[in-house]
Amino acid sequence: MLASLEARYPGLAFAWPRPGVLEITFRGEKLNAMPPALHRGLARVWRDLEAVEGVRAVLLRGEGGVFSAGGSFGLIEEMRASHEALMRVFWEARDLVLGPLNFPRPVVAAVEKVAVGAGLALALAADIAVVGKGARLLDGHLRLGVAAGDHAVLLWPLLVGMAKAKYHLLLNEPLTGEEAERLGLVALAVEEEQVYEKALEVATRLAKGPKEALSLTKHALNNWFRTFMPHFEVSLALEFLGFQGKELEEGLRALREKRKPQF
Ligand SMILES: C/C=C/C(=O)SCCNC(=O)CCNC(=O)[C@H](O)C(C)(C)COP(=O)(O)OP(=O)(O)OC[C@H]1O[C@@H](n2cnc3c(N)ncnc32)[C@H](O)[C@@H]1OP(=O)(O)O
Repeated sequence: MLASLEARYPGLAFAWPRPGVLEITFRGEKLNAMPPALHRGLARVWRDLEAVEGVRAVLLRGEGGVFSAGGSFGLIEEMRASHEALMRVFWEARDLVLGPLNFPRPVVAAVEKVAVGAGLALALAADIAVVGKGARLLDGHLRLGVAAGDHAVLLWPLLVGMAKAKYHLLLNEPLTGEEAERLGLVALAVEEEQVYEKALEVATRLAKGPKEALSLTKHALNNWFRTFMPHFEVSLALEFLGFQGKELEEGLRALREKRKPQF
């Protein structure tokens, strides 16, 4: 079963590090940025996981301890090239957040170093994120010249309050893992070299918990997010308008040239 999932989803590897804990390791480009096939896989895999026997918790990690710098430059170029691609990635971006949120078993993310853009969306959509104290967490969209949409407008105000959400999103201000824990954006920040062990410990505890009661508790807690779902989809649409806009051209060029954008 896992081998067929690996064949179906390039860039994803599956393992059972403990009974009941399904580990998904994803491998992308530099800083684990997500090329189109990986972005699609991380959005779609959740439906197939429901058919895998014995999953009691999912542990999600990026290869090499880097979680992810978000959508790859190639993915963004693809979105710029046609409305068809833009719409396809729009639905993927929605499922990248809703997949882990709606998955019936608890999901734990292990973020050692970097979570930006869609990478941060994925980490925050997990039920429990364990991050390195020095990890760099950044929404990142405004630097690119598009609106901070996807997960951020749904999750940040609920997790850290509107004032801090506006400060970090409007100024595109990064957070360390330690700051993110203090603000309540993530559950746990530990030393970088302890992130995986801690995340595995949390996932193992969850896998030993009462399966049905945990699932119902997750469902009930996520009703909070579901209340805000219309905002999420509208914000995602506003973000995606920018992927074919003028400001993105400068944002993308500046990123590639490693300089500050001049908007
Ligand atoms: C639907 C999708 C939505 C989205 O996810 S939109 C958001 C897309 N992601 C971004 O905008 C993030 C872009 N990257 C960054 O802002 C920075 O990077 C970081 C803050 C993540 C890290 O900064 P630093 O430590 O200074 O590293 P570095 O020199 O900028 O990057 C190291 C290497 O990684 C490559 N890289 C970084 N991000 C991406 C990416 N998103 N796609 C492809 N490659 C990427 C660079 O080019 C470079 O490569 P080389 O070593 O060859 O110079």
